[in-house]
Amino acid sequence: MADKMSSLRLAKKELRKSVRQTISSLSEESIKSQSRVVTSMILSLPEYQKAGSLGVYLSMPRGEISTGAIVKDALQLGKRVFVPYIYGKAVPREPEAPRSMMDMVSLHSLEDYETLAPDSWGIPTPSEPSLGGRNSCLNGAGYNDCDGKTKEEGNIELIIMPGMAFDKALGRLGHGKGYYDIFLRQFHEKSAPDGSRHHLPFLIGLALQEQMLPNDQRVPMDPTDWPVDALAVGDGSLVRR
Ligand SMILES: Nc1nc2c(c(=O)[nH]1)N(C=O)[C@@H](CNc1ccc(C(=O)N[C@@H](CCC(=O)O)C(=O)O)cc1)CN2
Ligand SMILES: Nc1ncnc2c1ncn2[C@@H]1O[C@H](COP(=O)(O)OP(=O)(O)OP(=O)(O)O)[C@@H](O)[C@H]1O
Repeated sequence: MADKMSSLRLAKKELRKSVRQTISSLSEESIKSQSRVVTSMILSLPEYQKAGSLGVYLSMPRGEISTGAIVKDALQLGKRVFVPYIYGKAVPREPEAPRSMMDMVSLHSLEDYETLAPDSWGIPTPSEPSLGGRNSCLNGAGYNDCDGKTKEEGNIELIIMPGMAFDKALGRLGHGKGYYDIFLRQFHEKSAPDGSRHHLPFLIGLALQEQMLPNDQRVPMDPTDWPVDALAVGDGSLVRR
């Protein structure tokens, strides 16, 4: 079992490394044009059109499909928009204590979105003092540096997810921190104690063409990994369940 786990971990690490290398040589123009293609696919998806509330990642300056136009569209349409927030980064901890975790917090407006400052990865992120005026999905999962700051609010219907690599069977590989996997588990436990997937939001991954594995290859997946329900790819293809 231990061997199996570590070989899986190694396989994920290798795959991240090779995809990272491929996308590091992509031109800004290619990322921009792939992002335009993916944006128009998302805006015409029924699951997006009918969602009153959604969670969406705010893209890094490089190496990902950019989500700016989706965020703006959603805010303009009056949808409730939630974005990732990482809690617990600065909390001093024991080696075995829980590490940082992700929640999703609400944006108020276009202006709010446009004035977010980038974090150390270049990801636009709500400031800590602004959390008190925001709603969240999990109330920071009870994390001590946020407890009571955000107000927990109902459901999100759709989550637009980043990833390092994806496959045609809707497998997804993240950056290796488990942020999304753990967030989804917590969300699932909260909304569906009976174990059904019924109450989970619809999960859509956004992929640059170069993040899609060839047809016959699969992302190494373990039981804590969540496949997505649909994948919008920069070459204009949509893969869905
Ligand atoms: N735009 C965006 N927002 C996001 C994520 C993401 O992948 N993309 N996340 C998804 O979890 C969470 C943040 N997690 C992240 C974890 C690692 C790295 C990162 O770049 N890590 C390495 C680089 C190695 C690598 O590419 O894996 C580093 O720190 O240098 C970025 C975001 C929440 N918000
Ligand atoms: N549901 C979970 N509960 C506890 N730990 C988890 C869970 N899911 C993942 N982890 C842990 O998180 C770490 C990273 O996992 P993994 O490599 O699958 O992340 P990833 O899929 O790349 O990241 P992400 O979920 O952020 O996209 C691993 O150490 C894993 O054991």
